[in-house]
Amino acid sequence: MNELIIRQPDDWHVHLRDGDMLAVAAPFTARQCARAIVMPNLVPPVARVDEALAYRDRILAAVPADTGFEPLMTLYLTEQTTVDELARAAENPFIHAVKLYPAGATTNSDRGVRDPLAIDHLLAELARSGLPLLVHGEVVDPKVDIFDREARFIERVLTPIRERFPTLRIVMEHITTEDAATFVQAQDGQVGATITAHHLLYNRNAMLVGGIRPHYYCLPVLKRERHREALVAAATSGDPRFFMGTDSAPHTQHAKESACGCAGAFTAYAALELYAEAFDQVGKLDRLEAFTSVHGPNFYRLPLNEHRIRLIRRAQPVPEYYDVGDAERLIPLRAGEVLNWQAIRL
Ligand SMILES: NC(=O)N[C@@H](CC(=O)O)C(=O)O
Ligand SMILES: [Zn+2]
Ligand SMILES: [Zn+2]
Repeated sequence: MNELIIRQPDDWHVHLRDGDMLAVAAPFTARQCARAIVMPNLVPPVARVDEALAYRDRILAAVPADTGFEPLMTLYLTEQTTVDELARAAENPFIHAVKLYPAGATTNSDRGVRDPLAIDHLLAELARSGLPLLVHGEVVDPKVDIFDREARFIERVLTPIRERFPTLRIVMEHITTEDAATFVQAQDGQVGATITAHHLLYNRNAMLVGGIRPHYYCLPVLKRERHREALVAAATSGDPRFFMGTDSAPHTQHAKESACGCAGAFTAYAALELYAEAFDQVGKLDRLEAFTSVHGPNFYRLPLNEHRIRLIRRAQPVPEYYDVGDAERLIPLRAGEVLNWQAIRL
């Protein structure tokens, strides 16, 4: 297959940032995606409804108006979050989910929750309202190896939360292991999961063989090949619990190429091209549209998009960088290499 036309996708997990970076990153997402679940891990975090609405306005001002792009806002759960605020969020048409970051688990998570098993009053409110809980699913216990943090989170945190709140709707974000794929497959329709393009395309060798490659460093960290294969099998299976979420997470070149580099890969410039490549590698392009454009809206109870995108098998070079403001650069994943597909909005 050298060409296909699919419904326009949505990105169910993206970091658009703020300020100069927002101006660079948001138009890429808006060009390909009709909607996106926008992560709230700004500094300070987007923790209240009024903050989310103000951020939404900044996003709309940063994207070309003719894209019709719709940012779907989320709130960052902190230890100060109140039940009342979550009830207000559930009633607000612009807020679509609440994000749980275990404190210290990832970029800008220090205002997150230290003990996710100690916020039952908040989870009970989400279960009541039906507002989905999105989770960064890694434990932060220093004794747990970084490659095992997702698997331990499922046992120690997610399983007890599921038992306590069986009607709570949960999205396990950016899953990276066979353990997570198997867990999600065993749940009912209350649980979904996003999978990034980079976790479908790469294992940890891409980050560590022949030199340390900081642009492949993200959290949860890339795993061994067995896990990548399990993610590809889940994404291409047609199972409605799995959907597209790029976790495109732009940082400046300085922040990435450093003695202590930030976690996050910038993929939004070619999200669909990268997913198409991953599905094509296993001969499953016929399953791409369901994953990118159908399962997510169904989980979030939103209508399917009506615009279409044409994907053509055509080599295109990836820029070395994008300018951010006057003095900084953003290095895309695969900078200076080639994409095998091209996406054109119809
Ligand atoms: N995925 C990442 O490696 N980084 C994300 C945070 C996150 O999604 O965990 C970021 O905000 O940079
Ligand atoms: Zn995360
Ligand atoms: Zn993320």
